[in-house]
Amino acid sequence: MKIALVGYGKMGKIIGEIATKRGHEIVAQLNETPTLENLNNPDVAIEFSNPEVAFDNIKFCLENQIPVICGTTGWLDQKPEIEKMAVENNTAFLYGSNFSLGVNLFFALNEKLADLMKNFSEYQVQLEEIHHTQKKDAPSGTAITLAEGIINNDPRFDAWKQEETKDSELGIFSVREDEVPGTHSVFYKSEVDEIEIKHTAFNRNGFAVGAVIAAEWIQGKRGNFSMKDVLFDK
Ligand SMILES: NC(=O)C1=CN([C@@H]2O[C@H](COP(=O)(O)OP(=O)(O)OC[C@H]3O[C@@H](n4cnc5c(N)ncnc54)[C@H](OP(=O)(O)O)[C@@H]3O)[C@@H](O)[C@H]2O)C=CC1
Ligand SMILES: O=C(O)C1=N[C@H](C(=O)O)C[C@H](O)C1
Repeated sequence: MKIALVGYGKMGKIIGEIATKRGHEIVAQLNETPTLENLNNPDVAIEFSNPEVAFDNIKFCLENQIPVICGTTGWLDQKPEIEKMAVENNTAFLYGSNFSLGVNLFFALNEKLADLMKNFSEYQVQLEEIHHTQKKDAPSGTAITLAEGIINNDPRFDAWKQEETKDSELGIFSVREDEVPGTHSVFYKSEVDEIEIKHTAFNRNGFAVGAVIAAEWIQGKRGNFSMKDVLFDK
């Protein structure tokens, strides 16, 4: 498979190494706006750039019928527009706030726990995410997915908010520390005890492997997808 890496920073470089080891050809390594010339006719584009440029990069690829795997976080208010473009252009789009297998299992666990806890109002729920100091967006995309998993399963909540919260809002606390690749926790705290579920990434390899597996999976597909489709819909 011919892969264009749109965004060749910390993630793009690791994805390139893993894709090459799995027998794929890297035809572009871009830290600039994609064009037909610099994309070099790929089968798929893997987009890990930054929140300011992701929308335009994805739009260009989809308009040229290049399927896109996107891991860039912090631009999601524009996702419905992108999903419409994927359908209109008869191509494929897959967004994952986190591509690691461990976090996708953690998402499923979080949803089941939220469903279990919904009738126990003595427990206050909070989320925390810890990332490296170079991260541009807060809260993390993964924390937003976790919050959505709770909101969809516990009728006490209708929105998430950073830090201070009102009753029906779920609080997300963001911490920035040195070189932390990504740590996410969900806390249920009562007067007498606390339940905590936590995922800790030791490095970025899990994210990168998941993105390459998603790129392999999306070949020949049309429409909009998520990692749930890749990992759990056999
Ligand atoms: N979904 C997931 O599993 C994961 C998602 N992420 C997300 O992926 C994104 C990238 O993370 P990371 O690799 O750590 O960030 P980096 O800052 O290391 O890399 C981003 C790269 O994008 C480049 N860039 C700048 N402008 C453009 C443009 N117009 N088109 C293409 N590339 C451009 C930057 O180049 P330059 O430095 O020259 O500006 C930089 O090399 C973030 O949003 C992060 O949150 C990260 C890890 C996992
Ligand atoms: O910026 C990062 O590094 C990461 N971003 C993603 C996010 O915002 O959730 C995924 C991972 O936690 C690393």
